[in-house]
Amino acid sequence: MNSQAPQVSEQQTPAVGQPYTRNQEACHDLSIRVRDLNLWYGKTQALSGLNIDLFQKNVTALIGPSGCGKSTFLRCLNRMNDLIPSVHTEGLVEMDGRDVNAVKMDEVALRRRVGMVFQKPNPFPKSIYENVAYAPRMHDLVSRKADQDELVEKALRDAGLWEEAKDKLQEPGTSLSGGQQQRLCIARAIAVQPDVILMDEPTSALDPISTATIEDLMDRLKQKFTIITVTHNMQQAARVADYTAFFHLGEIIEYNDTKVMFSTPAKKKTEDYISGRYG
Ligand SMILES: Nc1ncnc2c1ncn2[C@@H]1O[C@H](COP(=O)(O)OP(=O)(O)OP(=O)(O)O)[C@@H](O)[C@H]1O
Repeated sequence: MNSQAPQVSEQQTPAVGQPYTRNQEACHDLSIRVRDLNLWYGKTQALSGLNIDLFQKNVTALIGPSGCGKSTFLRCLNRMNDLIPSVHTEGLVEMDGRDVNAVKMDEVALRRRVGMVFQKPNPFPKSIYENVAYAPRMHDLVSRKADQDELVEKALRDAGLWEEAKDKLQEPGTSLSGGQQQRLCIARAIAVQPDVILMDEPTSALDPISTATIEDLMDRLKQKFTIITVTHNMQQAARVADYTAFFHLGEIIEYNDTKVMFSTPAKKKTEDYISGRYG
């Protein structure tokens, strides 16, 4: 195996930069390429030598025990770690062939292309309408009111919230239920037409029904967006993710087609984790 290739089982390992062929049917295009990524908080190393190719219009789940670096890695993909003064990173994160950490990379433009949804729904203290319309207006994607209305409706429809919200668009986002607020946050993320949506444990604060709704939504959204999600829930990873990466102590131990990883994990550590022996 090439030392820079993602650590996947031999039969699934593509040449570096080459898309996987999944079930001999679909070839997936590369969205994000990570090579030799290391990250320190002060003197403490939190990510070590990460190599991974993330594919367009798929769901990739990041799994692993608490503190293994999943959220830290997610934040490397839209430079959210830049906001933490003690952070130092080395290595390459490339999106559509462009170095995300290049000096000339516009961070605002990057975060428009790479949206983020957090564990706890965090709507702005504004109306449902404004939660969705604000960022597209800021990014000059729309100016006319009619275009804004159209965009808000489309984003809410795509997030599966339109029917529940259409008659109360001027009410505060915070008046919605937790699950609805999370779908509002997804609508807000997709309203700026990103390529990638990062989700950091998006359902861990939600009840089972809201969780199932978000999982169905992820399945639909991947037709348009690349989704990378952190989850502690093995069943959720098995249900929603096309690919899964198993993290342990800041390293990627295994990365593979989810079905393959869950049925025949290549590494003992992965097997122990997914069978609940630790974590
Ligand atoms: N802002 C920070 N400053 C210092 N250390 C941090 C910071 N954020 C995370 N860490 C440390 O980096 C390591 C990885 O943390 P991270 O939150 O990325 O793990 P995780 O796998 O997402 O954990 P969890 O599943 O519990 O959310 C941990 O040791 C954590 O204590």
